[in-house]
Amino acid sequence: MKIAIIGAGNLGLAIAKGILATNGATTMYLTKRKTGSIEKFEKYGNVTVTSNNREAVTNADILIFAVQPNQFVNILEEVKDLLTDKHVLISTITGFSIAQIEAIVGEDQNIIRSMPNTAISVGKSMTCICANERGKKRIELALAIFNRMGYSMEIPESQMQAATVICASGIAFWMRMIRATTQGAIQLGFDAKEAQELAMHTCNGAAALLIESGSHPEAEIDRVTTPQGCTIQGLNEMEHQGLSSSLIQGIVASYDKISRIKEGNM
Ligand SMILES: NC(=O)C1=CN([C@@H]2O[C@H](COP(=O)(O)OP(=O)(O)OC[C@H]3O[C@@H](n4cnc5c(N)ncnc54)[C@H](OP(=O)(O)O)[C@@H]3O)[C@@H](O)[C@H]2O)C=CC1
Ligand SMILES: O=C(O)[C@@H]1CCC=N1
Repeated sequence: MKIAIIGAGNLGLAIAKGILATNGATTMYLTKRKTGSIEKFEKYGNVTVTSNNREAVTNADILIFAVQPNQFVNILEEVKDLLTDKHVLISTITGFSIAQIEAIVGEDQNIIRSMPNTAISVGKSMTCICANERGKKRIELALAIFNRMGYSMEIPESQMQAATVICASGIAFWMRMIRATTQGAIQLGFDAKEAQELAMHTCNGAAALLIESGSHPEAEIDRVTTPQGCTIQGLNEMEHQGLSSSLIQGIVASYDKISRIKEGNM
């Protein structure tokens, strides 16, 4: 596959690393205006780093756009005359609808919206995807690309905003929980490095238990909570302090913020 990543910033580079680690591209173009920080990627023989978006679009089939929302319109205007049926446009731009993309490049383009997260760089992204009418015949291709770098799911476009919060912002939410657990472990006597190892591997194990067993979180909690034991004591105290409630409220606040950004009412 010939892939161009237009906007090789935080997310674009995470995607590039994930694709390179799985040998997912025959050639790859990485673009940004100031290329100095990413020139090292040319050490991979099949990668070209450039600030020329038109060159990247001409030489690639799969175009992954990972720029900030306010940069996206100008870039689509800059390259739209180069687009052909070979191109699949994959937008990761938060809050930018398929209809808005079609309004610039036309409905006759293969357009896919995708919401990965930065764990894509280590092959562990939860990525949600939807497509326009024309792009639906390419959705299997997009799912295959993102399945190489984690787990992907096709969803209706109406759920993309919620998926942004749960999957993309979710990385930050889970990081903070791992960090808080680490701080607790330090207070209980572990040094900082050991404490983080305990926290992150326990988190990894909890997720793997659910993924591999298919069980419900409360069923797994029941297996850990000895009657009158320390786990239920700690868990109930966390709930008295509002653990579940604060997480749910944070998720809804994040969702509402995207709505305000979309309305231009920051
Ligand atoms: N970060 C995340 O975890 C996630 C982000 N997203 C979405 O992905 C998008 C990118 O986010 P993020 O990676 O954090 O943002 P960054 O600001 O890190 O990356 C954007 C990149 O675009 C480049 N850029 C700007 N203008 C152009 C241009 N004209 N041509 C080519 N490249 C350009 C910038 O480099 P330069 O200034 O040198 O041109 C920069 O490296 C956003 O829309 C965000 O909502 C979605 C899911 C997760
Ligand atoms: O924080 C943000 O707005 C972007 C979208 C999801 C992740 N980063």
